[in-house]
Amino acid sequence: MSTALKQLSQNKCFGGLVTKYVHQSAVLGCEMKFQVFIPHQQSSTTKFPGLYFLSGLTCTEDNFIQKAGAQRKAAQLGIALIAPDTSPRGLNIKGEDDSWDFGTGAGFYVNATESKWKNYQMYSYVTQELPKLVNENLPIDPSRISISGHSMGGHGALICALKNPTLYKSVSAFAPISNPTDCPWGIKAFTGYLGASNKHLWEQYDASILLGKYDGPVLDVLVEVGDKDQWLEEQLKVHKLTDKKNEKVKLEVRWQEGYDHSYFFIQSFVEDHIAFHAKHLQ
Ligand SMILES: N[C@@H](CCC(=O)N[C@@H](CSC=O)C(=O)NCC(=O)O)C(=O)O
Repeated sequence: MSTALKQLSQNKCFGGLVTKYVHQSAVLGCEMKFQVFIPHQQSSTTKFPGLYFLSGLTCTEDNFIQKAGAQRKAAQLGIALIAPDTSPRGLNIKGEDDSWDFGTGAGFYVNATESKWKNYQMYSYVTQELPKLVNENLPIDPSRISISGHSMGGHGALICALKNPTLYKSVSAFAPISNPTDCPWGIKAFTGYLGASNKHLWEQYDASILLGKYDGPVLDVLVEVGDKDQWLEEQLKVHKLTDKKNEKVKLEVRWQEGYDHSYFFIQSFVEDHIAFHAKHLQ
């Protein structure tokens, strides 16, 4: 392992290892932490397929790895998990900690163009800088990568896959923000990071718009939503995905009766998502 990565903690889990790392991000201009689960390695040359998981508003690198319960199935199916943080931190930008849905913990997986937020380059971080670092230092096969996420991170996972047709083998999302150009969370974030008037750029980060235009190899997309999700109508607008028809996108939306937006919902279905990605990664 290069000196670029510093290990902060390590715990054995289902025969494998959960490790938290910190590194200096050139793209974001600050230190960033991420969590990785590596299943039990039979030999030092074994490389695992990797599933990136992008978390939602207010989350850090810890929420998914500590609360989703994904490691048991990942260990069983031999899949590595990589969970990044959700924004740059500690940059001392005026107002960065003023609200929970913008700034710290709310990077929205876009590359900001507004000068005040120029360090907020989470799209480049999760699609380029972090995978390069992971591939160079950890036993992960760069040719077998998939992506998933929750809420803001569900939006992130969908746009990363739809904008990079050959990078990921499959994509899934829990309760994704599906049409950020037309919901309060998305409008606030895109106005702040991309500028109020730059609607053409906003569209390049909107999953429902990208889904309609996607023209890469056939992409399998699994979306999980609870019908008691408190953010469903105002923020998520999942129907905007199903409204779009594109023969290149095989979209399955599973509606789950009685489930809300929480990690209890994610826990309940995360094993199905790991199995879905395993099918595409083997
Ligand atoms: N602080 C907010 C609630 C924030 C919240 O619900 N965050 C979700 C993601 S929402 C969309 O991106 C989350 O994953 N929280 C972390 C967790 O561990 O549950 C409020 O007060 O309403």
